[in-house]
Amino acid sequence: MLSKLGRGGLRVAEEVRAAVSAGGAVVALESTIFTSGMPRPINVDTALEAERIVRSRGAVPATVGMLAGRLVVGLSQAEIAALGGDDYAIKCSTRDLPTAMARRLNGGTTVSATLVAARLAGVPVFVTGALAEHGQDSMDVSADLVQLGRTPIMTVCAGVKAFLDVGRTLEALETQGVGVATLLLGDDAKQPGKKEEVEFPAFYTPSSGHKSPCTLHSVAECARVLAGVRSLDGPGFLLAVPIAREFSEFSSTVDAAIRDALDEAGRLGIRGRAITPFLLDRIARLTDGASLRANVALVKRNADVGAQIAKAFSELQDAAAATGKK
Ligand SMILES: O=c1[nH]cc([C@@H]2O[C@H](COP(=O)(O)O)[C@@H](O)[C@H]2O)c(=O)[nH]1
Repeated sequence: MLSKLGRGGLRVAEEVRAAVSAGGAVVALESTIFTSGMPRPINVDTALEAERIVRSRGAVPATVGMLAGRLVVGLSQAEIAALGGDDYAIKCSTRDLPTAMARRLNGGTTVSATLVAARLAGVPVFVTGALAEHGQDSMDVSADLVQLGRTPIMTVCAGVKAFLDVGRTLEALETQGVGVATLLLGDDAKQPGKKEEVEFPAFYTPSSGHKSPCTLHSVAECARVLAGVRSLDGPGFLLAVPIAREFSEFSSTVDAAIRDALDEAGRLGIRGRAITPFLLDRIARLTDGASLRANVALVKRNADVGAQIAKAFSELQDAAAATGKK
């Protein structure tokens, strides 16, 4: 696998390489979220904190990014800090990988580009904030959705950003063969009748008006699903972890800010790769920073859940190997 990118194209940190080959718990993390999704210095603080949370669960973090044209799986803390402070770092989606390599650029990798890298390095779990989506009346279908269909990895996120069309996004994922589920943990899992009624979350809010195709109720169940994803070696799986209940007041008031930000983007003609960073920034201003606090909290929560799944998956593989030897 690794040789596909040639000697110079990919760098996998030694710790990550060793954990992957030992079947240990490893979690990939993206970098666009801290190169263009959050202001400084909270961007780097959040990235480093997510890594710390992954480690606290006994898993190895593998933050992915583009450094001088090399796709790195397992940036060092100093490299995360440098990339998060780099004014010239590009937003690197799958399509940008070859040109960024040829031009030896630095970049934050999006969900789609991080999935490409995680697959090359053999990492089975990937954590992000929220997924990009499908446009309402345009062909603006994020590469995130297509790459999920090509990569047998479990992506843990807080659902789909509520900026565009959640329903079309779910349809596009179905077309790509991507399994989609919402994970209910703790008090949420215990609610009577919840099983049938669970909505797919939409980033800042636990509900989107669209029913979740499936509901999972424990980390162990997620690990068993991941085992199926890996053995089929086909499309990936999207696991949504709803934003924590402590943000429910914010969740119920954020819609107006999203609408205003979208209107402003429309008036200013902002499109393509610039739109997500623009909207995140505008919504944070319109909510006096509440959306940023929510974003930071959900990234940390996703890192925590993703690390637990990676750990449970690794233990499942060990148990299967031990049974196979008997
Ligand atoms: O809350 C966030 N969601 C998503 C992103 C990033 O935006 C990318 C999608 O960009 P676009 O909408 O241009 O496809 C995602 O892959 C992810 O890296 C982000 O920074 N912050």
